Amino acid sequence: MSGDTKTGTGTTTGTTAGQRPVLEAVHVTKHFPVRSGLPRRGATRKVVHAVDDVSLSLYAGRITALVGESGSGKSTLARLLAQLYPLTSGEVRLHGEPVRAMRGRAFRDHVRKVQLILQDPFGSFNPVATIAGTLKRAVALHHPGKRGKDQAAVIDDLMTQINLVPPRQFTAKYPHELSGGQLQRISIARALAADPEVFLADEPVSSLDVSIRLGILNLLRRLTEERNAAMLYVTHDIASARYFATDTAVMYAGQVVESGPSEEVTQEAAHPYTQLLIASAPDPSRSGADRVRDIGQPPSLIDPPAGCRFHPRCPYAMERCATTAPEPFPLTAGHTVRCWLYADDPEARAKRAENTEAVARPAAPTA
Ligand SMILES: Nc1ncnc2c1ncn2[C@@H]1O[C@H](COP(=O)(O)OP(=O)(O)OP(=O)(O)O)[C@@H](O)[C@H]1O
Repeated sequence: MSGDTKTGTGTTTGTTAGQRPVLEAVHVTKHFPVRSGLPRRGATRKVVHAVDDVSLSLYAGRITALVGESGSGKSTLARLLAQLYPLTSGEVRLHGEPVRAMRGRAFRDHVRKVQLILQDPFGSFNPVATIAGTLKRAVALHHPGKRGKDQAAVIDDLMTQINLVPPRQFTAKYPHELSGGQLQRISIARALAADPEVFLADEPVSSLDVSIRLGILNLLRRLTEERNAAMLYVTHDIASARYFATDTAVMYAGQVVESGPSEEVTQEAAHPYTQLLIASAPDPSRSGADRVRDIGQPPSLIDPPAGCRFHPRCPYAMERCATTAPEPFPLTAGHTVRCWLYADDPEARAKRAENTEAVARPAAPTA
């Protein structure tokens, strides 16, 4: 999540230096109109600020986790990257070229290269079609020259890649005859039929049994590496981001508040919101971050707070946090944070020391 292009918090990292992003969101904003009652003459139409001025880059062979609470705008950003919604402002770029088409050949080309994998595999299959029927449609769409035996060979190959063998044992079935994990593997196979350059995986394991999540994540990682594809991994679970993703971006109330190498973002979280997410994640090995207090709820995205959107919940908020949105502060190569604690002045330094002390303090022993 970095490189020559600005990221959500914007900077350059050594690991992607010189590498061009495959897919980028550049200052992307999406506001949804709020439909309530009859429009009144002269009234300004309200909007949901789902995504506000977010920049994010995805690189070949790298997995980028997009982490945040429910409603923070993660799925909307994934859908904007997939061109499923028109942008309010900003730009989506594929290999540096702006993508504008929402229909026609350019749109089909984008959809082929950028494949979305959704949370609920049951909802994304036609219940009255066999798996073979569903995969045939995908193969016919993306490999129109393949018919008969050649088409069947492509389907067998896709099933082998997702480790559902022997293929015919699964392809003859209907969606309801398969488990959630098997169906999620088949939705990955359907995405693979397009031979994509980017996977946008929106909570790909959160609807699945905990015992099978790791297998699906490992499959996604292997496919990303083998194909040198880029992947966006949308999740609530910051612990899985550390395990699974090279880079992590943390979203709060429609904005990216911290981004960088996953190891740093999760082990040396700088933003009080990231620290809060880590403190709320179940992890028996963690100690210090448990000291971060949660003092509220996410704000309304119809009327988001001025300044830093996290300030009403932040135990370290200063006066400026309520009035002025922080710019990105670079911490290390590729690790940046949008938080006034990282300004270079006495008040910010004192508050930062308070935060560092709270995070480092060992957790109270549990009875
Ligand atoms: N089509 C839409 N029309 C109006 N508002 C929408 C639409 N899609 C999303 N929103 C609103 O935009 C905000 C961000 O939603 P989004 O689904 O992107 O968040 P999220 O972080 O993915 O949440 P979750 O993890 O629960 O899926 C929410 O307030 C949501 O209600």
